[in-house]
Amino acid sequence: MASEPEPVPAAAPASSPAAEPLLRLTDVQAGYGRAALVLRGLSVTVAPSSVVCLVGPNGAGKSTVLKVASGMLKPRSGQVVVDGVDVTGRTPQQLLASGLSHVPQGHSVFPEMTVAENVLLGAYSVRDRSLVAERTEFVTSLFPLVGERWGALAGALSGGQQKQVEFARSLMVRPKVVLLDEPSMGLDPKATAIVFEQVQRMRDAGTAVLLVEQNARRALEAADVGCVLDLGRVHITGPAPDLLADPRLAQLYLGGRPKEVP
Ligand SMILES: Nc1ncnc2c1ncn2[C@@H]1O[C@H](COP(=O)(O)OP(=O)(O)OP(=O)(O)O)[C@@H](O)[C@H]1O
Repeated sequence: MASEPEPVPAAAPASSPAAEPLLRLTDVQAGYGRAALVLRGLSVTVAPSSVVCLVGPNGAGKSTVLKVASGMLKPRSGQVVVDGVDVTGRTPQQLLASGLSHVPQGHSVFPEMTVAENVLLGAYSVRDRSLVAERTEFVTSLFPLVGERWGALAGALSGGQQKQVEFARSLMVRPKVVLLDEPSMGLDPKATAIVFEQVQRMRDAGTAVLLVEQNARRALEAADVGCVLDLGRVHITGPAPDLLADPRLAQLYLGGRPKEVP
């Protein structure tokens, strides 16, 4: 991968070829403390109604991209633009208000609280009760299981079900883009399949998704656009099916042979 001179230009998803991106990171440099830079001129865009997936080797900086996008880590240089507004350097709370919702790696539900309490935490900043009711109806129709288990303790749910609660919580503020860090982590194949189905449902319901995954093949199967990170930059990007069929990627990141293209 490192022998490629320049990244392949990004392609917009087929569903919205000319759409202006909802999220744009341009030439971002970022790192932790005095350590060497992790992101070295990274650029990525997320178009409306699309799932964009970042894949790459361990330590490539995938989670760091989400931390910069959500305001948890301030970039040393470069730009973060949400729906045409430059939000570089804003706090996580300000970025949430700008339309970016972050579902971090691991489990973030409060097990001793009910599903309802967990989901409604996502709307703590929304004062309008009718808006909260409207969003509750929306997320429970999108994720029926969340509605069915509304009064149950979140800790009684399986890992995959808890992930749905986290997705529902992230949608309560009606974000423009949801940032998902390793949503399939620790889940069995059946739960993983359901989680990726839910990711596509979010997209189909109007929320764009920027997804980071170790499970590169499975994530690319659910994504519209794939980006391969290497050495702190997006090294290759294009329609996810093309990446799945790319023999270089199959060899290096997807564990074997490329997917056969019909
Ligand atoms: N809080 C932190 N402080 C210092 N270094 C960090 C911190 N978080 C991540 N790093 C370092 O930054 C680099 C990129 O980490 P990051 O988590 O973004 O990679 P990743 O591609 O998501 O990897 P993985 O797939 O293993 O989660 C790694 O070398 C990691 O050790």
